[in-house]
Amino acid sequence: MRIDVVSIFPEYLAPLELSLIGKARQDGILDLNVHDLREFTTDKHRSVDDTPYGGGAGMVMKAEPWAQALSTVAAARAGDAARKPVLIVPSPAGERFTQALAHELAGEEQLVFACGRYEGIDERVIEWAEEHFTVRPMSLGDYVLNGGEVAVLAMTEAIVRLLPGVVGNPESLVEESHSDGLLEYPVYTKPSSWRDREVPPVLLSGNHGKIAQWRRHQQYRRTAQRRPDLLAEFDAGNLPRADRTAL
Ligand SMILES: N#Cc1c(-c2ccc3ccn(Cc4ccncc4)c3c2)n[nH]c1N
Repeated sequence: MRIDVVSIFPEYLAPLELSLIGKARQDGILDLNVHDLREFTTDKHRSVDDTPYGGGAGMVMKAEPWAQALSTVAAARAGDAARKPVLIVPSPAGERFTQALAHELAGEEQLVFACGRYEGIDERVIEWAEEHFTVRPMSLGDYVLNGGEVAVLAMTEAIVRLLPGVVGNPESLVEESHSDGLLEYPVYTKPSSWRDREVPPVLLSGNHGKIAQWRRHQQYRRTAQRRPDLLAEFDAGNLPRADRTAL
């Protein structure tokens, strides 16, 4: 997978050189390229923003530097030239980024992230970009950040960890939160007794059927307590009757 990120703060993306994402880059699984938007300005002040038409507080990111930057990235296309790369524009007004979207995007050959700042990017950039990209305004969540970089860090990690060869044991991707519509079950490790708190005995029983049943019940119980909204989508018919009545 090739990922290109355009930002006025390229150093914000430095954490993508670390840990599993950094190793994916070293292993050739991920080709990550970070571009400084100011490299695509032409004035001596390297201007990337200006005052908003119609008035209002703050500044808006100018269109031309973005068009120059995104045209450069589009020219460095990875994979099938017939398939437009996906341009993800982090925005508080975007579609909600979810685990399902992470899986969908992990199937793409190239992703481009446009990290806005200030009050956002001139809307004409989004319209223009449709010629070269499949444009996806996307939100990390229902709260306000100062720019797109934090969202890109989170989205990149969520997507890249799903690529084959990135996490050591692909099995670990199967039972984590949101992978099956429920939150994950609680986990424990040695010692079995810690500050007078014991590991649930079923986990020490060696009875894999009982352990699986207990874990499923814990997933459902946690989801009902912490994220009832997810249960609205989850097919309760997947849960054995015994677990439902025991909630
Ligand atoms: N993804 C995501 C986001 C953002 C976000 C993303 C990109 C930009 C660029 C500029 N800003 C600042 C701003 C702009 C307009 N309204 C309010 C704040 C951003 C915020 N905020 N909250 C999220 N979940």
